[in-house]
Amino acid sequence: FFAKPLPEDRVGIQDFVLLDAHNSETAFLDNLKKRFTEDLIYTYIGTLLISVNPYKELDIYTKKQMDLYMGVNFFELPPHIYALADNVYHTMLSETNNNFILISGESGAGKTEASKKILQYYAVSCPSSTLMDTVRDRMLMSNPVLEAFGNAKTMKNDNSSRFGKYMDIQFDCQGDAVGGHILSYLLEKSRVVSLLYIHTI
Ligand SMILES: Nc1ncnc2c1ncn2[C@@H]1O[C@H](COP(=O)(O)OP(=O)(O)OP(=O)(O)O)[C@@H](O)[C@H]1O
Repeated sequence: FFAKPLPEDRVGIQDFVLLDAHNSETAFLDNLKKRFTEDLIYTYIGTLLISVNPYKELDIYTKKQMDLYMGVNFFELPPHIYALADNVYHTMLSETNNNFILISGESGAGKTEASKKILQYYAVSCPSSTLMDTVRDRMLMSNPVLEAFGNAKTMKNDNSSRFGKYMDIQFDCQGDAVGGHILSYLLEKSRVVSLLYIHTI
């Protein structure tokens, strides 16, 4: 007699809070691996989102997916960067308070791509006005220029940011975007690349 495997056996658990062996690193990694094998790159730890770089295009960033996550309770749908972006936006509006998303990870982990997905989500989901369109276009379209000057190919990432970016989007009380900033910071020496200077006699 073989019991029919539960879907969880195949796709893992979508929130680490629900993992039985919650203090086992092996169980943690095993769960991530199971999900990654099924192209499920996002997993929650409560309200924290873990993302594993798929290094391939996944069909999860479509307009249809964005519509699906708009205004939906955080835990109602499978983990997604859109759920996080949406939740932060609505928390900001309901609490009338500043909110932030901190993206952290090693080089090549997918931080820059994640920040772009968030901006794209806001560009589609936030109320639209001419001003909003201008803010959205400037935030999104300045990226290639910043990357042209500020990114370089490294051993770990073909398009590695050589500086950190602090982005803020300002919303009015209706939730319309009215402005934004992109500031560079964390220009650490370890992030600067230069050609090796070879001494010749
Ligand atoms: N969600 C994703 N879907 C598909 N490919 C991705 C995704 N995230 C990252 N990648 C791929 O991985 C590459 C590296 O990602 P990214 O530049 O975002 O890393 P990073 O964490 O910002 O690295 P660094 O700290 O070196 O700047 C991208 O150029 C892209 O090819």
